[in-house]
Amino acid sequence: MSQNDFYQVNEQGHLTIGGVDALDLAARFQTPLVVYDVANIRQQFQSFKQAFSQQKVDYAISYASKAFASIAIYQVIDQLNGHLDVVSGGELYTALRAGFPMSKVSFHGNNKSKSELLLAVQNQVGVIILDNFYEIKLLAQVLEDTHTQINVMLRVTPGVSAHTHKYIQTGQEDSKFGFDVRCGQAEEALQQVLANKNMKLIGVHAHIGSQIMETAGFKLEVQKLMQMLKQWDQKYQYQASVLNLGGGFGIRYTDHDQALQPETFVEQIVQEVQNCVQQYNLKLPAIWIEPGRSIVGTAGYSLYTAGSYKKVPDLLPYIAVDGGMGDNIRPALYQAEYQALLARDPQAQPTETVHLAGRYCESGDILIEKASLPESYPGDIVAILSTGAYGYSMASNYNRVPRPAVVFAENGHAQEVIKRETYDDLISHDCFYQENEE
Ligand SMILES: Cc1ncc(COP(=O)(O)O)c(C=O)c1O
Ligand SMILES: N[C@@H](CCCC[NH3+])C(=O)O
Repeated sequence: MSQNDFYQVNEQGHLTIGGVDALDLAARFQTPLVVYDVANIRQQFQSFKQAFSQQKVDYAISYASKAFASIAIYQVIDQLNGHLDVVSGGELYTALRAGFPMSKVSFHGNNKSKSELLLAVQNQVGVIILDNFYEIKLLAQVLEDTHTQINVMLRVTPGVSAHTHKYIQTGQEDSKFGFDVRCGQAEEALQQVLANKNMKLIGVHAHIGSQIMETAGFKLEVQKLMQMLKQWDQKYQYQASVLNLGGGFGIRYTDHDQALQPETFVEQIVQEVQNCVQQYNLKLPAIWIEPGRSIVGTAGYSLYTAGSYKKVPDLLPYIAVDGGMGDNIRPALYQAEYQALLARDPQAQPTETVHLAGRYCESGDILIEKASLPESYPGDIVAILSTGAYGYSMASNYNRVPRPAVVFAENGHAQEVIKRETYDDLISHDCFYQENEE
């Protein structure tokens, strides 16, 4: 087997994923298909872990499961002794059904409902990350009604703008998430939580954005949070046990991306926290991070079958595949860029530039504009790399197209972990309309 650092190839020259030939995967499970190389997931997670262990600090790595949520991935994260970040009753329920230890679950969200909070409280999740004043009231009510106590953190917006697409920036002041620090809302939230005997404030949280390719934003985030904590120490004698810095660590989607290693992010973040702790004379908190994309992104591959080919003189041809924006909305939503190859010969030299189009009734459903591909034919299996994060998890049934199956491949074995939807699944929640006759 030969490999470059982006994908692996077997003796037949075919793409392999987790040691399984991608052509066999496509034949066995049909396309469109999402395949994860599970060893890659484990390796990414371990890299973060090792980096923290080397720094000799107390830490937790909480997988942000919005990137890809399923029972199987929750099992893998549990095997790796990870924590889990969930953002909805649905993700929380999936974690429960996966048998994930609730004490390691962080519950996020900018508009958690009372019933979601109740589910979290009844199952004693590790921490609820409070996002707004309305939620403080709701949770206070739930805790009072159930005579329960729970750990909380405050999510704050420290006023840091990450250099990334504006739809995936979150740490700036003008954001729907969290308590603003500068205008005093974070401090007001602190007072409310400290006054509530049922809430145990274990620390603070911030998340500055996603797909971040440099460390400067994280360092600034640390500085701003630690300045805030210094004031809270002086004014309220409050010291945080946990500093949760969120996720956002960028990955490589194409050969043009220069992604930093997990070690680099971790080293620089820990260093900055240690500097601030010394400067402000605070105790060193445990450092938590919430990587999502960087755990599952590069491990994921989307396999499609090429179909129609359209060529107008003087314009680039369109090659359409059997999936598209329904299983990967990111190109349409964020102009996200990806790289494609032919599974039968990933190393073949590209000979043409084409638009790789999806099958959905939307002109914007182009998976890759100006993709460089070798000559291809209908029936060829096209693989798009690095689709493991925010692909399947953001999938829809637009045009009533069933969502693809998801397969985990590891050590030469492949196993379906989410079944392909059927047409019957699609109509399973439909009801016939009973017209009322006056
Ligand atoms: C609070 C929070 N934590 C973690 C993440 C995960 O981000 P990423 O997948 O970029 O690591 C997100 C999403 O951006 C988030 O909103
Ligand atoms: N869905 C986004 C990331 C959102 C992160 C959630 N806070 C993406 O695909 O890049």
